[in-house]
Amino acid sequence: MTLVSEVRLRQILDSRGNRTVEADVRTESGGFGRAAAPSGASTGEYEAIELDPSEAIASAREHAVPRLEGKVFVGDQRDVDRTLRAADGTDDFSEIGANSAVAISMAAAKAAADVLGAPLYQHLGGAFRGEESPTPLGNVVGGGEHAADATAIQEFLSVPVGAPNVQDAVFANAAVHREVHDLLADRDIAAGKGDEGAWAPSIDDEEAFEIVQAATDSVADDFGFEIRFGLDVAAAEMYDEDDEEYVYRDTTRSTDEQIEYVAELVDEYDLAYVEDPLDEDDYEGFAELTEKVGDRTLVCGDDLFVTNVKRLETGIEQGAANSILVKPNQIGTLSDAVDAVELAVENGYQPVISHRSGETEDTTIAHLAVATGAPYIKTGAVGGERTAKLNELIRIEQNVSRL
Ligand SMILES: C=C(OP(=O)(O)O)C(=O)O
Ligand SMILES: [Mg+2]
Repeated sequence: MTLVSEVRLRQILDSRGNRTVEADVRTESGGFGRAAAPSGASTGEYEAIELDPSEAIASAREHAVPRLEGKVFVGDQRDVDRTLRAADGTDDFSEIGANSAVAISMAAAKAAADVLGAPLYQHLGGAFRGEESPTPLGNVVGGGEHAADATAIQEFLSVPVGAPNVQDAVFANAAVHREVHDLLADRDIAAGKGDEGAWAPSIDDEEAFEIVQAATDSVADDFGFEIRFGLDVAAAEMYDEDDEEYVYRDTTRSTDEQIEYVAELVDEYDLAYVEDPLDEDDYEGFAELTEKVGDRTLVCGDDLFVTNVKRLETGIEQGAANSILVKPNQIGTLSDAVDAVELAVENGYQPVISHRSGETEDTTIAHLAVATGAPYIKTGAVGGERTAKLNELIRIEQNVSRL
């Protein structure tokens, strides 16, 4: 094993044009890893804290870097991450910033993989990982916090459940994205793109359902395998706490009505996946919906769980959801993210590894998904910062199958 010899931090741009933290980690034996923090727009209230990048960098340089350089073995990821937590000294990384923490954590993992001469997924997951690729969930239409004047539901996601391999799945999602554009054009609906590259037309959710259904059906016919679709409702963003109702474009729904509405959508559109259908504090509502439809769709907690094992434990006790979204920057380190995946799997919850709406070219989550054997990854359908991860999955698949 080799010690961390140097940690360098800098500000770079993310896909929204905002500044974010990038970390370089070098080892005494000459290993090198580089990683950058992503950033959310529809962030959960209970996420680890992202600081202004310049503050995060200054604080990490003062508190974390001296504890790592010359002191921690780079291949001991748990020790790297424990050291980051100890240097921070808070529960939510509010001292050094989850953006500094996650960039260093991921860069250290890459440096360790470099030292080993192994791909990152193998360093993180072990010699026997790589046979299974995750199914990509591709965002094709969206609004909410990711685009102004578009759908109320944040994400309509293509789910190529029948794809024989990850390459066909990735190509199918891109084809659905293209088909959605053509169907919008047929209706004379102009559409720009939201933060994740999904089309962001000024239409109501009902019309979006029609279009996405038609697009997935048509591409499924062309590709010859089943493509379903799913949603990230991001309901915490539409929940009005004072009036205790969910606010859509032209209507509002009480919690009971919201549960009924989402359950009806699951059956009407045979949805494969529903993320954050209820507010981030509503474990009970999640449990009720899971009871109703959890046998036929994934009910996934993103803002509900925020990749936090304590919140996931509460969910497991109450039967809330049957799936968890895993975003390393929501919790701050790779070790914490892997803990969340393992607890989920032990309890029959399906982990979905995920990007953020603000991304970089970093591909760590593609490797994390393969390393943990996660059945799904959510990382967009098009756009350079999204295809960076999707293309990496294609390369990993080819590497493993020696095509
Ligand atoms: C990826 C998402 O968006 P953000 O990064 O804005 O939280 C999400 O809500 O799942
Ligand atoms: Mg979400």
